[in-house]
Formats: sequence, C-alpha cells, structure tokens
Amino acid sequence: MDTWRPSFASVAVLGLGLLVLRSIVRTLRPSLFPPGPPRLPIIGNLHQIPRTAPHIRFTEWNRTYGEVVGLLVFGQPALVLGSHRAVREILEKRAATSSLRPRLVMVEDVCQIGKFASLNSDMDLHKHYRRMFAHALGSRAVQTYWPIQMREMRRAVLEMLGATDDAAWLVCVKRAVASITSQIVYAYDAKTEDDAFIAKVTRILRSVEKTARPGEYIVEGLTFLKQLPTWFPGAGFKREGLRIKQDCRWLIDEPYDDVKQKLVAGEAAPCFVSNLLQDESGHFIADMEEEERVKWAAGVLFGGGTDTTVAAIQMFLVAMLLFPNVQKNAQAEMDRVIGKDRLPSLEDRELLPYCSALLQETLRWNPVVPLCIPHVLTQDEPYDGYVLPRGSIVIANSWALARDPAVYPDPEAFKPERFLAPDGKTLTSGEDGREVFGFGRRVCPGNYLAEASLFAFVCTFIWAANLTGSPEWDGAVPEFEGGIVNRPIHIPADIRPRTSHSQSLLKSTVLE
Ligand code: HEM
Repeated sequence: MDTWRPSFASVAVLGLGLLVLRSIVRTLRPSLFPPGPPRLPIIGNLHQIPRTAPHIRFTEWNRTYGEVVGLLVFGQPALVLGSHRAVREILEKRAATSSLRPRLVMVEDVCQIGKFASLNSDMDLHKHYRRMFAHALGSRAVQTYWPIQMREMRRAVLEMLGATDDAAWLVCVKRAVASITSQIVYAYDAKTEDDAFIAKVTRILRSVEKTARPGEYIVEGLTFLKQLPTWFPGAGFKREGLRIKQDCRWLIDEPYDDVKQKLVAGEAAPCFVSNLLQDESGHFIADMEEEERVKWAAGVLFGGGTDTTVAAIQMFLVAMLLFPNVQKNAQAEMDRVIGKDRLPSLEDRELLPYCSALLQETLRWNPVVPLCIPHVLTQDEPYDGYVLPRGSIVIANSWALARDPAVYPDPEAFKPERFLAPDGKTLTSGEDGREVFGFGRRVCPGNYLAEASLFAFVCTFIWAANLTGSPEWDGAVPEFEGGIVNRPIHIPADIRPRTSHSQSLLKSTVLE
C-alpha cells in the first residue's frame, strides 16, 4: 500500500495556513495587550514600521499610546518601551524573564552563529560570556588598556589634521577603533588603514549584523522556508547563510589559533584571549568547551565595539559643528587645566568635568543605537493593568528615553551643563545619558571601554584641533542613516590644528 509522503509544496501550504491562522487569532488580541496603532489583518503593524529611522515613528507612538506600545507583526507580539520607568520595571527589575534574545531562524538555523554573545539565547552560556566580559572589560580592568587607547586616538586626530574631508577622517577613526579592539582582544596591532585582517573581519561582521536586522529575511516570518534545499530557486538566503557560517568559523578560529600558538611558545602578549586561557603562572588551562566559548566571546567584541564607537565619534564631530560655543567652552577648560605644553590623557578625566559632560551629552543627544537590541519575554508579565505576553519581543526605545523632557528638559538642545552639578566641577548623579548602552543583564559589556576610547578622542581633539563649518555648509543639521547604528551621512566641516605648536607636540608624541 502507498503511504502518503509530505511533498515540499504540501508542507509549504500547511505552514502558510497555520501562519495565517495564528496571525488572525493574534490580531484579535484581548484588550489586556498594551495599546498601539491600529493593525491590518494578518500582517498587523508591519506596513507602519519604516525601514529607516524606525525610532522616530516608535517615539511618536510612545507619545500617543503610552510608555509601553503593543505591536503585532504576523501574529508576533512586540513591545516598545518608551520611558525610564518601563525599562527599569521590565528589563531591570524583571531581568530574570526579559534577558533572552529572540530566537532568529537566520542566526540559529541557517547560519548557525547563535553562539555570538550578542545574539545567543541560551542563558547558561550567556552567564559564562558575561563572566569573561566582566573579568576583561570591567571598570578597573579597562584601565590597563588606556595606553593603547590614548596612542591610537592621538594618532587618529593627527591623521585627521592632515586629511581633507569627512570621508578621509572616517578612515582614520575606523582604523584607530579597529586597532584598539584587535590589540585588546588578540594583541594584534593594525598599523595601516587597509589592514587585510581588519578589512576581512569588518566585512564578515557586516553580514552578521544583517542576519539580526528586523525585517531583513522573509524566513523570519515564514519559518518553514528554512526547509528549502540550498539549490532551490528563491533559497538565496540559504546560500548566503552557508557563506556567513563558513566566514564566521574562520573569524573565530583564525585569530584565536594565532594567540594560542604564541601562548604555547611562551610569546603571547597579554590580551582578552590569552588572559582567559592561562592561569597566573602562565599555564594553559582551558578545556575544549571553554576554548570554544572564548573563541565566540572574542569574535563578538569586534562586532559590538567598532561601528558603535566610530559612530559616537562622528556624532561628537556633528555636535562641534552645530554648537560652536560648546567647542569653545571645552577648549577654554582644556587651556585652563592642561595648558599648551602637554597633551591631555585619560588620567585627566576628573580634572576636565566640562569635557566629560560633553561626552555624556554626545551619547544622549543623538544615541548611536537608538533602538536597543531586542530582548524577549519568557513568561507573561503584568504591567500597569496590562498583560505583556510570553514570547513578546521587547525593544527599549533609547531614543525616546534620551529625549524625555521630564528627565532631560529641552531635550533637543545640546547642553553639557545638564550633567554638571551646580558647582560646575563634578558630574551629577542620576540619569547620565547612558541609555544608549542598553539595560539589565544585556547591558553593553564594552561600555567602560567605549567611554574611555571616546574620551581619549574627545580630549585630544579639543586640545589639538578646531572644527568649523566648511564653505559649502548651509547651516542645516546633517542627515543621519543606519540600521542598528545611527550615524551622520556627511559632516560638512573643516578641521584645522589649533596652533602649529599643538600640532607638532601631538606629532612628536605619536611618533615617540
Ligand atoms: C559607543 C559605543 C557602544 C554603544 C553605544 C553600544 C551599545 C550597545 C547596546 C545598546 C547593546 C545591547 C544592550 C541590550 O541588549 O540591552 C550592546 C551590547 C553589546 N555590546 Fe556594546 N556598545 C558600544 C561599544 C561596545 C564595545 C567597545 C564593545 C566591546 C569591545 C561592545 C560589546 C558589546 C557586546 C559583546 C554586547 C552584547 C551583550 C549581550 O548580549 O549580553 N560594545 N552594546
């Protein structure tokens, strides 16, 4: 007797049918779901979510519907958190049930790169990663990297003084930031801007970022498509996934093996990887499982740290363009405290409260990660009379938080003073513009490192350079672009040395 065998077409039709049914049932959500914009059958709110700058639309919705906005996309509930209270209540106080990442088909099944710490949804593995990060990137540990950060950022500013436009500055800044990360993670020093290793890693991590971008792959909605064979017409995402999988294996193995070989030969310089692999007397201590964890933890640091830090430096430059008085005030503080005969360094941070506040204001004023990387709820959670359903994707709207007038009066204005105590000498406590680093158990583990890199750049730039609008600039606010990371498209400005003395002192320090 013939037995019935499911064909691909029958599986596809069944899958699609179930999806439609689920979408219809969920579109008729009970009233305990938080309010949000009206939805269409099946697709829900999909058509209202813009591909560019969704944080602006989300912020409008937070203002219209409340601090927790409920959305549905193909039956998948999503919550947009638009207040400090909502973020504290849901992502911090209830971190035990709101710290996982959503399980993405492209990440987990197609590319099999779910072990990257920023993407992984296995809480036990995540705890291991966070211990490693705390060990290597905690507030005290990062101080050992300050000399690397100062050296690279001074070099970046010096190179920028000789570069013609913002595209050329970007090359200098990117090289410096990538080199800081590669030295800290693998003790690898990228000396030129076209370093082949950094270029390859950057290309791979771009494609990794794409796999996690909401709405990028149809297979996230129509999950049954993951069953398509690689050769099947329309299964380009599977071929792309295979390539990303192979690239990522290279990314996590190659630089790691290099450090390990040096370690065994007794030649490894201290770095994130070598520190985690040896005990105090230099003996190799990791078993295979631990080695695998160290590889994935190291690999993700490039992805997390590079684009974000570069974009924050670009935002600082935009702020200097739009708010020349702030630049003048910072230069005045620099001249008063540091003077002309030596360069500032990270050790001077407490002596330079205005410049420190200027950095906090840069992070707040135009958050480079305006929508935090999504979390997911692992159980139903009551909130303000609503029920936030298990399985909901939770997006903290850092942009809305940073623009909340109740917390930051006159939020559009760029005012470093908002972070200064009345004496003008110390930073205020309370909200400190750090919403951009995320929340709860997923808060960015690189935040101390990032802030040190940024301050190293800001203090050197303020001391050595002066930024003014270029002749072509018409006074308009530059436009911004980006998926996860928000960055200016073009900065119409000129950068000149403040004095010839400052330029030659900077040059001699960099060449030392
Ligand atoms: C201005 C610079 C940076 C910004 C704005 C930033 C922002 C963020 C944000 C918003 C998250 C998600 C937090 C959440 O889910 O709640 C995150 C996660 C992460 N960041 Fe950063 N980051 C920056 C620099 C760095 C640096 C320098 C590193 C490391 C070298 C780094 C490594 C990571 C990692 C590994 C994660 C994943 C954490 C996890 O899922 O547990 N970041 N970052």
